[in-house]
Amino acid sequence: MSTTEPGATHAHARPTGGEDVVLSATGLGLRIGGATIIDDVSLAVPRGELLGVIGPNGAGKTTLFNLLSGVARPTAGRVHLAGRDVTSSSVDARARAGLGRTFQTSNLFVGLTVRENVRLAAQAARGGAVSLLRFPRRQDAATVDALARLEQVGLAHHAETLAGGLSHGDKRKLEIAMLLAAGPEVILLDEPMAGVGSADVPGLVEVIRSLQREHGATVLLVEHHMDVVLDLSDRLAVMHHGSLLACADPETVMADPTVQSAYLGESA
Ligand SMILES: Nc1ncnc2c1ncn2[C@@H]1O[C@H](COP(=O)(O)OP(=O)(O)OP(=O)(O)O)[C@@H](O)[C@H]1O
Repeated sequence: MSTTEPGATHAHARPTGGEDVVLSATGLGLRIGGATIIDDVSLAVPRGELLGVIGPNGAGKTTLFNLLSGVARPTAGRVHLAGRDVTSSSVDARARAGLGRTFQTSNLFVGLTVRENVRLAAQAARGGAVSLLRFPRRQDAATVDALARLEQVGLAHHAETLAGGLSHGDKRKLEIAMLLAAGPEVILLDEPMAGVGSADVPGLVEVIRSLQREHGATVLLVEHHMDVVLDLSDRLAVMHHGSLLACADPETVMADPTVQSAYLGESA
């Protein structure tokens, strides 16, 4: 879905009328010790969209994810998720409301198998006790769920491999499988390609695409690999010095001289 909006290349980007917005930021701001980290960002993400979030180092992309996911609280503005104001909600409450997030750094139990990692995530998502079973029953609900998630990301053949032994690309797929165990509607991916070898990139791109195309998830993707972002994104949001500089379809954004000088000029 491409939502070209005439004149929408500058901040306060909204989708065209009538779309079902699942996640929005309104006038979002973060000031820390007199410094403005995020400045008046307004963004509306329609259900099912894959939105690429780009910008030079230090532009505020991860901080924006922190504000959307509840890791940090804004000093101005509101966040709405599926029609609810979640500005004051915890990370866990937002996760229960359907928001999932990966981080730039890996969060895996490297000494456990791939299956055990996802099984623990599935147990945690069910809100019950989290326990490790050496030989869980095959029909155990969390195990069934874990194996389904591994199928979904193409890692079923590695179910009994120790997570620490996976390639970077497969570790990222495992993190996505763990995220999926909670059944999120909206998924924030923070630099999923970081550290991933070039041979693993196409497989990971397909997993990310399938989150949107096959599973109907809404995906926000922070990524420095421009070819990956351009390949995957319906729209691009460009952050610069904590502000939203542009938000439109990739072609419009890439042709925007302001973006070219602010973003591409700095990152070249
Ligand atoms: N808690 C904080 N206290 C002070 N400054 C902060 C804090 N969090 C972020 N910043 C600053 O805010 C700016 C934005 O950082 P952020 O990590 O969000 O950028 P980014 O676009 O994700 O960068 P990168 O692409 O390098 O990951 C940076 O200058 C960073 O140093």
